[in-house]
Amino acid sequence: MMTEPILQVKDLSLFYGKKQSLFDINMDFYPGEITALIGPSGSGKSTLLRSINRMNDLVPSAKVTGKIMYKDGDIYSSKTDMVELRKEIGMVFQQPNPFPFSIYENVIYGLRLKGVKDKAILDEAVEESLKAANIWDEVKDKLHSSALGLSGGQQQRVCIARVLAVNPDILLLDEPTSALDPISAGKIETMLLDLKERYTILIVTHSMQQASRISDRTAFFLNGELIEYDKTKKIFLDPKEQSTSDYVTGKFG
Ligand SMILES: Nc1ncnc2c1ncn2[C@@H]1O[C@H](COP(=O)(O)OP(=O)(O)OP(=O)(O)O)[C@@H](O)[C@H]1O
Repeated sequence: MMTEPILQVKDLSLFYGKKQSLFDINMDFYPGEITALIGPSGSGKSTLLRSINRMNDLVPSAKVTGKIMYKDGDIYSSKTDMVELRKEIGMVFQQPNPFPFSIYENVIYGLRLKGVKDKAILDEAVEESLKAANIWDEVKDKLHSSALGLSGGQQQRVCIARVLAVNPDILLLDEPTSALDPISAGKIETMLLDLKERYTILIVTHSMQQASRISDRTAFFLNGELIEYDKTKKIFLDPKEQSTSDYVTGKFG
């Protein structure tokens, strides 16, 4: 049986003022898979990612045409509950952005916003989310210390735990390891591979090694167009387009 896509981008174009940054993108994303978005700087990868949880709404000049179907509805419909959407579609950025609170308070931030007060529920969410983010053992004895005292790699995993604590369906990761050392990056890659059964994961990366190590599908973008989107093996070993081949083999970037 074919798996149904969880998210469908249909004829999506995006303009920042007069400048068009995405051209008629069509893509399906599947549950239980990691999709890597690759392409040179300025090709539109982050713009697409930020369209999926409507982060671009924060840019006054941004205008979107087309649809993003999720759970039988268009994310761009006026009926979309933005708080709910951003809970179901969580986002992690390049620079870790913990709040200046304890590790514990960072992880339960979203649950507090939802009004959860029961300490047993909060304690359990903290332990589960930090375990899922592959950082529990490193922080379990200092949950009430400031998250700002952690290393960059640890902060990033706490930020991922913060997203996981509200139980999203989809994780959007915008170059989550590019500011980290290779060991920290490796821990995040291991974590993503462990998480993918339960989530749909989209990751923007400049690392071809990372895309080929962890993703099931890869999408190659150039100048705001989706040039090729296929199983990762196909993109790296036998791409259809010459520009894909040139990019993945490092001829330009
Ligand atoms: N807030 C914005 N206002 C105006 N133009 C923008 C804005 N954000 C992005 N752009 C433009 O949209 C195009 C696509 O940018 P985007 O950041 O999506 O590319 P990218 O592939 O993610 O690049 P990088 O790998 O450098 O992050 C670029 O030309 C960029 O200058």
